[in-house]
Amino acid sequence: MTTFFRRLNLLRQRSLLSLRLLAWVLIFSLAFTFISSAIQLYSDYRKELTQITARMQAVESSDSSGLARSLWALDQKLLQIQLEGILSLPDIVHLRLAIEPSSELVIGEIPRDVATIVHSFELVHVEGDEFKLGRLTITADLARVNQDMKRRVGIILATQFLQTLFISILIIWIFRFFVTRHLTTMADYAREFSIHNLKRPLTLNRPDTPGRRQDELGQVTDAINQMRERLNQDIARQEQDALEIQKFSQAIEQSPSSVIICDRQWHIEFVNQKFSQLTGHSPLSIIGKHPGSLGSDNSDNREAEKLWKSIRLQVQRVGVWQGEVTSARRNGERFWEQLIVTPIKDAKADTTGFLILGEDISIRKRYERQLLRQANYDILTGLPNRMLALDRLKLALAQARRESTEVGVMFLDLDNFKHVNDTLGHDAGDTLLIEAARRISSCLRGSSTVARLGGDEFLVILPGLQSAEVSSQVAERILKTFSMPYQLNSHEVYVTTSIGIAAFPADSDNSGELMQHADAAMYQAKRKGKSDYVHFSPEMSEISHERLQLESRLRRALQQEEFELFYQPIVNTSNGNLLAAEALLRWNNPEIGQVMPDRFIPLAEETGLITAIGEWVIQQACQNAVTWKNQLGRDIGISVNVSPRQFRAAGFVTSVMNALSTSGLAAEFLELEITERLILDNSIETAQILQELDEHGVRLSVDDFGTGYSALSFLKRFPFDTLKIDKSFVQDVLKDPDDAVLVSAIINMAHSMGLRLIAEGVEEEEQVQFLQEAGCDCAQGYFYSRPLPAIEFSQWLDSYTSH
Ligand SMILES: Nc1nc2c(ncn2[C@@H]2O[C@@H]3COP(=O)(O)O[C@H]4[C@@H](O)[C@H](n5cnc6c(=O)[nH]c(N)nc65)O[C@@H]4COP(=O)(O)O[C@H]3[C@H]2O)c(=O)[nH]1
Repeated sequence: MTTFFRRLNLLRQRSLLSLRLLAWVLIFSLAFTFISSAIQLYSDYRKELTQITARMQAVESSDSSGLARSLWALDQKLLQIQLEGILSLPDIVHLRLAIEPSSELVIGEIPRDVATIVHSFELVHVEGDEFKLGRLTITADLARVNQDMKRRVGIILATQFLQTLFISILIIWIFRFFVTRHLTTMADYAREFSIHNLKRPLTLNRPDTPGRRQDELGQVTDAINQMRERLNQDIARQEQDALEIQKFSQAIEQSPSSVIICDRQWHIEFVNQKFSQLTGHSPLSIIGKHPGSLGSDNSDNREAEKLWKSIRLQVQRVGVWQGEVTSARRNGERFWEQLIVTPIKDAKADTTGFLILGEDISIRKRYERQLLRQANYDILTGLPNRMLALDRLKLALAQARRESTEVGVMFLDLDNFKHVNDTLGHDAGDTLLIEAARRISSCLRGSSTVARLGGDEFLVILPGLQSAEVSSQVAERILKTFSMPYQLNSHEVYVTTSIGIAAFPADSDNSGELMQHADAAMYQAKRKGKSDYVHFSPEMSEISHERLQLESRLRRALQQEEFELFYQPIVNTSNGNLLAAEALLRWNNPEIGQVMPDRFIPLAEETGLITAIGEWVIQQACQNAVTWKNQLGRDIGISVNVSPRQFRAAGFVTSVMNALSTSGLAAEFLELEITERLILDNSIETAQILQELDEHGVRLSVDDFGTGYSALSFLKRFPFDTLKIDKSFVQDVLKDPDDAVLVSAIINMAHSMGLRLIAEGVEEEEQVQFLQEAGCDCAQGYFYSRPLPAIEFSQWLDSYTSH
């Protein structure tokens, strides 16, 4: 029962429209029926009344003359009959005959509470004259008419009600079948409609015909489905937009640049992670603040205000502001930042906010400052470099011209710097340069400038001098400070300097020329025997010019194939058998003739040309070794000198390996001669290169042993195969007993370390005998052969091996 009522209630709720409709249809139908029935009934009623009235008028016209005659004749009986005849007419219930002069005859009864119609007329007898005999009043009652009317009303009401009810139910059923049930479906669909079931379209439970598609329900269904489609599209677009927004927001969040987004009033709305990392400000603590107020204390508030005012103006006018500013972190630390400020515009190009992108450029700024410093100052000594020195010299000259004073320009070069650098290593070389710079500076007064021009060259500018004498005094003071020993790597080393002096205006009024002159004078000082100073004189230009010429010729020498290798044999001391040959470089210049290595190798080292030249030497030597192998029918080793700069140049090991593979010479027949000085720098880099060469099977020898500071035990750390005793010891072994003892000791110790020994500069047979007795393995020197060009060496090989 409960279920039934629930269902009924549901039905009532769901059929609310139908019920209301039914009620309204009923009300309207009934009202209409009633009104139309009432009109009809009223019209019938009027018709009935008219009929009654007509009947009474018919009585008047048909019976009035008969009644008048009966009255004239005083025929009461007939009168009675006539009246009863009238009374028998339908609806006539009462007759009243008033007879002249005062009698009355009444027939019938007037019913109470019933509506009546009364009709009366005169009874006149005409016989010549008119005699008025009486008046008949006829009363008809409306009871029958009313009764009839009531019955008809009942019938009409009943039939109309039933008819209306039936039609209403029919209409409602039709309405429900064709409309409301579909509306219910739509309502259910709309109720269940959500973004999760947007895929299901609305379908009505009716045949899908073109006609139906165009009716109102079809149009509403279509509209709902279109709406669903649009929603689907909007949601898809929204999802896409959301994805993109997410992507953009992630990109901003993870951007390597700091990002600030401000509203139109420049109040911070958003900052990304990078900003927080960079400044230490948490997003919450700065939202709503002005970007210019972050981290600026009272002192720089005004500055920040000024800056942000100009940023605002420029962004308004130009649309972007870009610049480098110093910003402050939360802890007050300042840093350099590159800012780009742009407005954020909406689709209508109205500014909705501002975007501030920042990048920490502190490192770049530091680097720029460093570059600026490097551009003007020497990093090692902190002294002005060549560029700044030249500027200062020009200023000093300008000042001297104005004040008619003199300027002294001094060129200084450390006499044995290269040797110290090679023997004690770069670190010691650097310490020496720093100390030398300090010593030179200590000899000068405030207005003077000391600059490092590069390497071990220094320039001193003495402005505002009254006489050239002052330059000499300063030079003497400098030489004196250089007479003190330097403490380098626990070695006490004496390093002197050579000074060249040029003066303005006596020697030149041009800064470049003055420097050249001072340079030339310095070379002269070196020639004089070092640790001295020399004033420039015009003939010195020549010498300096020559050096420059030599350098420019050397630069072209390799390309013009002016180099040639000479070879000197290395033989077994005990049996005189040929073991190897040492390649010695010669430079045959068409203008200046043959140049010996001692003259051009240092220059090639200085200029860096040694790398390319040395590479050529190794290639050439390897190729010749292969030629001799073919000539002799057995392998012959080849020794090649390697200078320190060449050895340390990038790719040296590769170039050696290339020379071997190109020529086809086995690595064990190539021996690289490295000066003892090179390994004394004790650098990891040198050790690594030696190790690599050894791993490739290349033999390594220490050249000129005894000229450096190394102890034999020091060599243990390196993979050397051979030790070459310098010719200065060998040449004196017969004359100087100390040298003889030293050479014997070197031989013994080297043997105990597993090293092979070669004595250089052997010129006499006695020396050979000494070396044989001392147990020296090999010897090399004029005694066997002078260094020979390749062809002659080949001939020498033939003659030497045949006897
Ligand atoms: N007094 C005397 N001298 C003798 C005797 N036997 C050989 N010599 C000379 O002693 C030098 C030996 O070469 P070094 O000590 O490696 O000394 C070489 C070497 O350090 C360097 N050098 C030569 N060729 C090259 C090269 O291709 N590369 C490099 N980096 N340096 C080279 O130039 C230096 C001088 O070479 P050179 O003038 O050819 O001089 C050679 C040679 O001619 C002798 O019995 N008595």
